[in-house]
Amino acid sequence: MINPIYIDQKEILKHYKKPDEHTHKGIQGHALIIGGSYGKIGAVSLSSKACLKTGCGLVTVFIPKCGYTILQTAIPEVMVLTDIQDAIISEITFDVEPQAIGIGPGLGQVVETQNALYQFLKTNRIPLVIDADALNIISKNKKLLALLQPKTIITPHPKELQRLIGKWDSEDEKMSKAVSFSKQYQIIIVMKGAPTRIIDGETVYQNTTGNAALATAGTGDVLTGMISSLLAQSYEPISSAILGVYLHGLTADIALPETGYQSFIASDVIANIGKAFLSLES
Ligand SMILES: NC(=O)C1=CN([C@@H]2O[C@H](COP(=O)(O)OP(=O)(O)OC[C@H]3O[C@@H](n4cnc5c(N)ncnc54)[C@H](O)[C@@H]3O)[C@@H](O)[C@H]2O)[C@@H](O)CC1
Ligand SMILES: Nc1ncnc2c1ncn2[C@@H]1O[C@H](COP(=O)(O)OP(=O)(O)O)[C@@H](O)[C@H]1O
Ligand SMILES: [Mg+2]
Repeated sequence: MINPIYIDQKEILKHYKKPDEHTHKGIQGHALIIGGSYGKIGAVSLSSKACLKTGCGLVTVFIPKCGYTILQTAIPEVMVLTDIQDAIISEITFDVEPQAIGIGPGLGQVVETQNALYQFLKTNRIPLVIDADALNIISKNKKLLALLQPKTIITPHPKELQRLIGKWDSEDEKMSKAVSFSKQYQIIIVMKGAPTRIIDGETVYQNTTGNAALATAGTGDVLTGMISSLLAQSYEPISSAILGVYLHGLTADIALPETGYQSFIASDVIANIGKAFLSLES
């Protein structure tokens, strides 16, 4: 197996940029989170709130109409654009100019949404994080992989990874398949798990934060929002992935003494992002 670079505080400080005291929301980055379907608007709520709490100046979501009131009530700081359809996303159009897009949480995989993703990927040139059902749609339509721009970040959990690259018989085989896949499509793979590894061609990073408290619904959706936020703030794609994964894990390490493993939920990741950032300054 390729020797990984460990993502610890020392490595993180090579990537982390302190905020400029003269910054304002107009230059602090605008991220767009695209996702949601009937019954899974919560995934976009979590993702977009995490995105804001990771320092992005502006966050817009693009969701089916049924999520409009939910989103505006749950997170008044987030702006909302809606699809023409009520329960699913069928056509992705937006009149904002984000610096980064996160797509997939709660998206669903119906044919109309598959087509919408295809049309979107054909023309999109904005730095992109792809997660969850957007990855599952790509797995069902592998020709979509050719549409991805270099340095696109994908964030599969093990099952999503298997759908993309096929089964493996050992950790070594999984790694070599992931490295080949990353090289073939020039994409960054955030291989979520315990531990999470990040593959950028031949370079492998291994996270050192996080614990089993993260094994709960929505923590991956939160990670997508965090990485999209950093990407929108002009971090390089690889730095966005590294810093996002590290801070995400750190929130669980910080919260554990209070929540224990059992009562930690995805909202606790979001609630502890501030403390995770502060620990980089100490
Ligand atoms: N509140 C919400 O609205 C939520 C919406 N979600 C959305 O629901 C959709 C489906 O996502 P799911 O990930 O639940 O469904 P998937 O079918 O993609 O993945 C679930 C399968 O993957 C396996 N799996 C997951 N993590 C694994 C690991 N670490 N090791 C081995 N196997 C693992 C599970 O055992 C299960 O078989 C996505 O769009 C997702 O964003 C979920 O994120 C949950 C929360
Ligand atoms: N046992 C564990 N130890 C450390 N991290 C974990 C563990 N289980 C899950 N995680 C992390 O939690 C997140 C789960 O993401 P995902 O499966 O996509 O959740 P969801 O789709 O419900 O949002 C990933 O970042 C993963 O690395
Ligand atoms: Mg997920």
